[in-house]
Amino acid sequence: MSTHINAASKNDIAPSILLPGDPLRAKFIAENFLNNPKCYNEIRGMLGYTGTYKGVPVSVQGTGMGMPSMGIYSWELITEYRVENLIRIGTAGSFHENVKIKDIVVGMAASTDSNYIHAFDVPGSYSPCASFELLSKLSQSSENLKIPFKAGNIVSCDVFYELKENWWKKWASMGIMAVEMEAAALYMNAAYNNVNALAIMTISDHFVTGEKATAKERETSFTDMMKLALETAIK
Ligand SMILES: O=P(O)(O)O[C@H]1O[C@H](CO)[C@@H](O)[C@H]1O
Ligand SMILES: O=c1cc[nH]c(=O)[nH]1
Repeated sequence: MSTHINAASKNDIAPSILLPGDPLRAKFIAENFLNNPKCYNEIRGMLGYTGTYKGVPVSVQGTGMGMPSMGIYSWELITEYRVENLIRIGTAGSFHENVKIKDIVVGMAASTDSNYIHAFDVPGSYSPCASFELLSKLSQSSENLKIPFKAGNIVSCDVFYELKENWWKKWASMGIMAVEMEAAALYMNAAYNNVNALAIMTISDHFVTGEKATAKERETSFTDMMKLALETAIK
C-alpha cells in the first residue's frame, strides 16, 4: 500500500498499465475490456483495476487532471508497485485543421509550460519524450487493428481555462499538434526511473473549429484508443 493507492501488494498491479485522467474511464475499460477485473484502489475515488486482456494481466488506473496528480500516481506505480509500461489514454484539444475531432494523437514529445521539471534539477531545458519501444508496439498494433493515429509534439499545460485569447497559436506555429495536461510529467517520471511511458490521446476539443465532445463521450466513447492501448500493453 502506498499513500494514494491501497493495493494490498505489488502483485495486485500488472507491469503494464493504462492511465486515463478520468477514473470513470478506468471503470469503463475494466468493465468492458478486461476479463475478471478486480478493483484495487478506491482512495479519493481514483479507481484502479487489474484484470486480463487476451490472457495477459493489465491494470488501468485513473490519474486525475494535471501534472501534480499524474506525478503522484505514476511515481507510486513505478516506485512502489514496480510498473514498467505506463500508457496514458487521455483527451486533448487539437490546434490544427488536419488533426480532427476523434483523431488519435500520440505524443512523441511533450512540450510544457509547467515547472514540474524543476524537481529533477537538470542544468538546461529538458525534452520529455515517449518510449520508442512502446511507440513501435503501438505502430504495429495500429497496423494490425487498422486504427490510424497521428504522432508528433504535443503540449502539456497547467491551465485548462487560459485567459489569453489565441494563446495556443504560438504553440501551433511550432508544429505542436494538441494540448493536454499530464504527458510531460509522466514522461519525466518514467525517464528518471528508467521505465517506459507513452501518451495516447483522442481529440475531444478543436481550437480551430470549436467542436467539443460531451462529458459522456469523454468517459466512454473513445474505444479505438482503448483498444490500441490494450494491444500495445500486451505486446
Ligand atoms: O481526459 P483526460 O485523460 O483527463 O485528459 C484531459 O482532460 C482533462 C481536462 O478536461 C485533463 O486531464 C486533460 O489532460
Ligand atoms: O487539456 C485539454 C484536454 C482536452 N481538451 C483541451 O482543450 N484541453
